[in-house]
Amino acid sequence: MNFKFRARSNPNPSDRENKRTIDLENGSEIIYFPRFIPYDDSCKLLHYLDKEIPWTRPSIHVFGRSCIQPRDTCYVASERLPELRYSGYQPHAYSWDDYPPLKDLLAAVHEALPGSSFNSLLLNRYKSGSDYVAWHSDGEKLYGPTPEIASLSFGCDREFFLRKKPSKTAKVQIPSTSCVEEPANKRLKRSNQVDQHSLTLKHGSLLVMKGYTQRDWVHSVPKRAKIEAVRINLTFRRVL
Ligand SMILES: O=C(O)CCC(=O)C(=O)O
Ligand SMILES: [Fe+2]
Repeated sequence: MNFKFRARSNPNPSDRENKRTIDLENGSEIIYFPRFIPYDDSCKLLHYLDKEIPWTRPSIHVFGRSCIQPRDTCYVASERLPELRYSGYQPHAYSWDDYPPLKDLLAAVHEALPGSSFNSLLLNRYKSGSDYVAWHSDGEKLYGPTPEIASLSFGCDREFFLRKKPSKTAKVQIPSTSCVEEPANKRLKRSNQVDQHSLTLKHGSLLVMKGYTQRDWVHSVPKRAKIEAVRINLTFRRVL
């Protein structure tokens, strides 16, 4: 694809500053920039990513069961990093050089988050509201104890839920990435207000999870029966 466009973050300072910080306490925090990438650039990126990324829908294993991951995925990483493996699946690592707009996005995210230095990117494509990501945390050892994860969204709005992990004594196991759909709404209603948060992730938005968010919280993007449109999400991570 002849793609001359250069991805860039929003040049309008008031849009960049219009961010929301949620202190999840005990060293966990999320930051949400609703208009991180300008609207027209976000539309071009959505089209580019939809057409050019080599999407796959792999089989994964959770609690001894094999199932098809309920969304498309792709992985891009710098050379010679330890390999990512989750739920029994080891994705092939594509090169940043093959996808110049992803390099531009990486630079834009680095500029917005001083001190960050991401070297890998997990991409997700939700073809419609039947695709989802179940409750999980991204606490793989190769990201270290306090990974910063920067998540860009393009396409239709989807809800993002966060829920505090049960205390260790509760002995409830939550997989790193699950294919078992849980009734996210019901779970949220039962738990304490401060132990749950929800955000609508918008076209061109950036969400950052920091500190102990992966250790102490789980997150999900639940199914939405009425949604027919595509959403693409990019999560930048640092493999140590
Ligand atoms: O699609 C999203 O917003 C979340 C994706 C996610 O949690 C992940 O890739 O680990
Ligand atoms: Fe995640």
